[in-house]
Amino acid sequence: ATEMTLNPLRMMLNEILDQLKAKDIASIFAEPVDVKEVPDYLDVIKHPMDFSTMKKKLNDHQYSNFSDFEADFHLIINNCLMYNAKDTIFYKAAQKLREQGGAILRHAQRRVELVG
Ligand SMILES: CCOC(=O)c1ccc2c(c1)NC(=O)[C@@H](C)N2
Repeated sequence: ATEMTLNPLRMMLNEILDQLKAKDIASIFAEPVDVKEVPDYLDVIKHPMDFSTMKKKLNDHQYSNFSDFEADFHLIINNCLMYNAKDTIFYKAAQKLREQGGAILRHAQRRVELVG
């Protein structure tokens, strides 16, 4: 498949992205927030991010290291915590994804270091 590449970092980041996406069971982080549904979203959130955009960046070789990849994951979380009120399903889902994703990224960081 085209997914298999000679670049071990890109292979690993693809695996990690799949693990993170699997935690988003409601798929609320899967695609860009629909501005037709949420008209003021871009007034509040200056740097939208979602998993499909991360996948595109990954395949376009836009992540040259682990921390750039990790920064976009935290952007997804922080945008959601900023835009949504604390008592919303969205806010709570972001807190949960931050915990679950944090564990995945901590384990991955060590593996990426091994790849060198
Ligand atoms: C069909 C209506 O969809 C939404 O209103 C909506 C859909 C997805 C969303 C979102 C809103 N807000 C967010 O902050 C991110 C996490 N995801």
